[in-house]
Amino acid sequence: MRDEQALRLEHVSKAYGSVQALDDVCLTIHQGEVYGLIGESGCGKTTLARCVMQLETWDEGSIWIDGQPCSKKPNRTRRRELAKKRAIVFQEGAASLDRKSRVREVLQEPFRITGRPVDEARLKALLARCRLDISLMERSCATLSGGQLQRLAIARALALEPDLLVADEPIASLDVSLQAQIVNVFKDLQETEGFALLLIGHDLDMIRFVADRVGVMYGGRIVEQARTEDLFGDPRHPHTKALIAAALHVDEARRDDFLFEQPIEKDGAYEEVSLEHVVWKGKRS
Ligand SMILES: Nc1ncnc2c1ncn2[C@@H]1O[C@H](COP(=O)(O)OP(=O)(O)OP(=O)(O)O)[C@@H](O)[C@H]1O
Repeated sequence: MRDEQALRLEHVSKAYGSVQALDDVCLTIHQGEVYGLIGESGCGKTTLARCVMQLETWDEGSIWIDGQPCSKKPNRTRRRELAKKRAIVFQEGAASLDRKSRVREVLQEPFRITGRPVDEARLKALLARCRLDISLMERSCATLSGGQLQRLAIARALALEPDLLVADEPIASLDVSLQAQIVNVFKDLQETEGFALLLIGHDLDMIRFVADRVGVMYGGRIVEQARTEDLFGDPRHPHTKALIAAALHVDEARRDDFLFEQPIEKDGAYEEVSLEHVVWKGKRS
């Protein structure tokens, strides 16, 4: 039976030398829920995604996928089992595809890795759902555009009908014209397939459009989380306000509306944070 929690992190910490990339992170994503994770560059979002995918070990705390505990060092059998339950799409999804492969081979790969028989009907349906023409099935990846490759990366991730999809900045590397297309593909697929989605992004418009709940990371911690409409409508934490302010491109006169009603607490001390500290990679001029 499926656990009602697709993903649970309890007090997860991870350091790279003196850098505390994750600091006591607690997070639950329910089945079928879209959880948006936002935060400035370097706050730990990708590290969190990599720990959830067990591409990285963590120092302390526990992670559960679909109610089952994840070991920090899973054996091969366990990796295979978990590969059926969760999948990831990276920012450079296109870069993770072998350009010499045919589209069919890319889509079959997850079946090969997990030892499942290939579901041809699923492959065709996925291509269509990702708005890729069925005629592309026999084409070499080298002949596809960036947007088509990113949609193929999404199709590959969903080939095994995972319960949990982690998408780490899935639109950041694309032209603005393609970003909306890909976001719509995500939203359609999530609504019809019902997988839980951990969606990491700098683009607050995308997160606001797709996510049910949003978490804000700062310095390796989740400093605020709330339902999407509440977080954007009534942000509480100064850092959330700073992020939203940066996204709104507020002018000097309006910055006071958003920032520094209270200083941010970190390591027991209070720290001033200004808009200049917010690195906004997804900014569109
Ligand atoms: N392999 C690594 N070795 C050393 N430090 C690392 C490593 N990976 C990440 N870090 C550091 O850990 C912190 C968190 O990095 P992470 O990539 O998780 O942030 P992020 O929020 O995903 O950033 P971005 O939005 O720029 O992708 C950063 O200070 C980063 O420099």
